Amino acid sequence: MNTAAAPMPETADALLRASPLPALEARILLTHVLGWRRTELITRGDEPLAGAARAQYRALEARRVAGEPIAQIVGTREFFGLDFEVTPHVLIPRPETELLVETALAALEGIAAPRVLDLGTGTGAIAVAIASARPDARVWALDRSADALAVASRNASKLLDAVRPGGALSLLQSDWYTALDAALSFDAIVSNPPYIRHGDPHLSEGDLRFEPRGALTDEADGLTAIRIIVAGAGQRLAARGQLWIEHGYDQAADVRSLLAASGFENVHSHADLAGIERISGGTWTNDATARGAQGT
Ligand SMILES: C[S@@+](CC[C@H](N)C(=O)[O-])C[C@H]1O[C@@H](n2cnc3c(N)ncnc32)[C@H](O)[C@@H]1O
Repeated sequence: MNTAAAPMPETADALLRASPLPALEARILLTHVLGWRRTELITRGDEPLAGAARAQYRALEARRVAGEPIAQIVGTREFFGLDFEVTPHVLIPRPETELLVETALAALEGIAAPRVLDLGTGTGAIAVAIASARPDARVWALDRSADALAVASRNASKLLDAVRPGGALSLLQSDWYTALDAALSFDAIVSNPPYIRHGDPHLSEGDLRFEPRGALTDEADGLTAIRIIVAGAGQRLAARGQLWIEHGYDQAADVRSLLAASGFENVHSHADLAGIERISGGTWTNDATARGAQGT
C-alpha cells in the first residue's frame, strides 16, 4: 500500500500564507502573476495554481525579499489615479508628489488653455497627471535622461492619447532650461528635482538603492537643482505665473528664501498629510519695479 501523502495542491491562499512578505506586497505580486483582480484572491483563493505560475510568483517574491522595489518588479505604480510604467531608469512616483499636482491645478484654475512646464519629468507623472486633469492645457516636460524620456513618452501615449488625441505632451531632453525655446512662457512651472544631499543615509536604504542616483541627489547640499530652477523661472513665467517645487522635509525655509530673493511674491509652503512642508512656491509679478523695490 502506498502511504505517501498526496502533495497538497498549491493555491493562492497557500502561497500567501507561506510568504515572508507583508501581506499587501505578496498580494500585489500574486495578482500581477495571475492577472487577477484583488477580489479574485478571495473568491478563487482555494483554486490549485499551475506550476509555472507558482514558480513565477516565487521568483518575484525572491526579488522583493532581496529589496527590489515592488514598482520595478511589476513595472507600474499608480499616481493620481493613473497607472504609470516604471523602469529602473526613473524615479518611482511618490504619493507625496500628488500635493504638487494638486497645487499646480489650483494655480491654473480660471486660466483658459494654460501652459505648463514640468522640469525633471521622470516617468512623466506630474506632467501627465496635470495634462489628464486639464485637457485644455499645453504641457511641456523635460528631463536630462533620454531613458527617462522614453518612459515618459510611453506613459503619455498610454494615458493621454484617449483624452487628448494628438496633443499629449511636448517632451524635451534638456539640462534644466538650457534646450528650452527661449520664446516660450508658462502659466506654471513645476518640479520635483533631485534634492537629497550627498551622504544622506536614506540613499543607501529601501527603494532608493534601486533608483537612478541622478534622480535623487545633486551629490552636494541638495539645493543645486533648486537654485537653478528658481533662478531661471522668472524669465519663463507669464505675468502672475507660479513656480512650485517639491523639496526635502527640512528644506522649506531655504527654498522660500531662494524664491523671495529671486523676486517671487506670495511665497509660501504646503504641508503634506503628515504636516511636513513638502512643496514651496510663489508668484512671478513680471513687474520689474515691484521686484526692484524688494531689492532684487
Ligand atoms: C526626483 S526625480 C522626479 C521624477 C518625476 N518628476 C516624479 O516626480 O516622479 C528628478 C528628475 O530630474 C531629472 N534630472 C536630474 N538632473 C537634471 C538636469 N540637470 N536637467 C533635467 N533633468 C534632470 C532626473 O533624471 C529625474 O528624472
